[in-house]
Amino acid sequence: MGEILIETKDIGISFGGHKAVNKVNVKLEKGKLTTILGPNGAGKTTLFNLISGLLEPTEGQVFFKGTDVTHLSPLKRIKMGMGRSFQLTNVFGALTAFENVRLAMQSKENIGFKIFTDHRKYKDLNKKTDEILEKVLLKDKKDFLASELSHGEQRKLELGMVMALDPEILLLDEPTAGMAIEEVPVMIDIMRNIQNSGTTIILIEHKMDMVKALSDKLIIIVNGMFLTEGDPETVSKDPEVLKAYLGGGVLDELAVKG
Ligand SMILES: Nc1ncnc2c1ncn2[C@@H]1O[C@H](COP(=O)(O)OP(=O)(O)OP(=O)(O)O)[C@@H](O)[C@H]1O
Repeated sequence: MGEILIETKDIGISFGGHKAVNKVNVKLEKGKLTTILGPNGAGKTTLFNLISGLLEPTEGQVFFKGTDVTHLSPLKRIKMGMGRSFQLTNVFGALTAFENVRLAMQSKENIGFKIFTDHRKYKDLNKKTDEILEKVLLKDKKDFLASELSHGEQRKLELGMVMALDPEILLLDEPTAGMAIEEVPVMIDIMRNIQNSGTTIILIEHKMDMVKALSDKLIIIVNGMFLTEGDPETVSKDPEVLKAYLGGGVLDELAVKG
C-alpha cells in the first residue's frame, strides 16, 4: 500500500441509541480513487462528516497524513488539504460561475479585499479560476449567474469551488445526485481530469457507471459497520457483500466490468 492520507481508527458516532457509524477502520491511499458503497442509511455520509469534521465522533480517531485531526474544526482540515462537497448544491446564485470559484479560492487564501491592492495576485487568482472552470468544463458558462445554470452545471460548479481550495484529498458526496443520466459521462470526464492532476478522491456514489469507470478500490459499509474492501472486481464477487448488501444485484453490473 502507498502513502496513507486519511486513516480512521475505530471511529464511531451514535444518534440517540443508534450507532450510525460503528468502529470503522479505513485507510485511504494517496493518488487513488476510493468509493464508499452501501445501502441507503448505511452511514456513508455520516462517515464523511466524521472525516471532514462536521461531526465529532463519540469514539475513535481520524488521522490526516499521520496527524490526529479528530478534534480540529472543518476549516482547519480544509486548510490542511481536505476538500469536501455535499449532496446538496451549495453555490451562490447571485454570483457568476467565475465569481463563485474565485470567492472559494480567496476564502482559502484568506486574502479578502487585499487583492485589490496587489494587482499581480489578482491576475494570478483570475488565471487559476479560469483553469479550474476549464477542468470542470464550465469555461463557456463563466459569466453566467450560478442561478442561471442547470442543476448539472451547478454540480460541476460546486466541484470547481472545492477544487479552488486546492485540496490534496477530495471527499465527494454523490456528485451526480439529481443529475440526468445523460450528464453522467461528462461528470466522469471531469473526475478523470481531477484524478489525472494527482488529487486523491473519496467518493460516495450510487450510479454504477461512475463507480465502475473510476474506482481503484471499494469500501463496503453496512449498518454503520465496515464489511469489506478491495478492488471492484474482487469485492463484487464477495459472497458476504452479495448477501449483506446486494440482493438487488447492484454489483452484478460491476462483476461484468471488462
Ligand atoms: N444528525 C443526525 N441525527 C440523527 N440521526 C442521523 C443523523 N445523521 C444521520 N443519521 C442516521 O444515521 C444513519 C446513517 O445515515 P447516513 O446519511 O450517513 O447514511 P448514508 O449511507 O449516507 O445514506 P444515503 O445513501 O441514503 O445517503 C441513518 O439511520 C440516519 O437516519
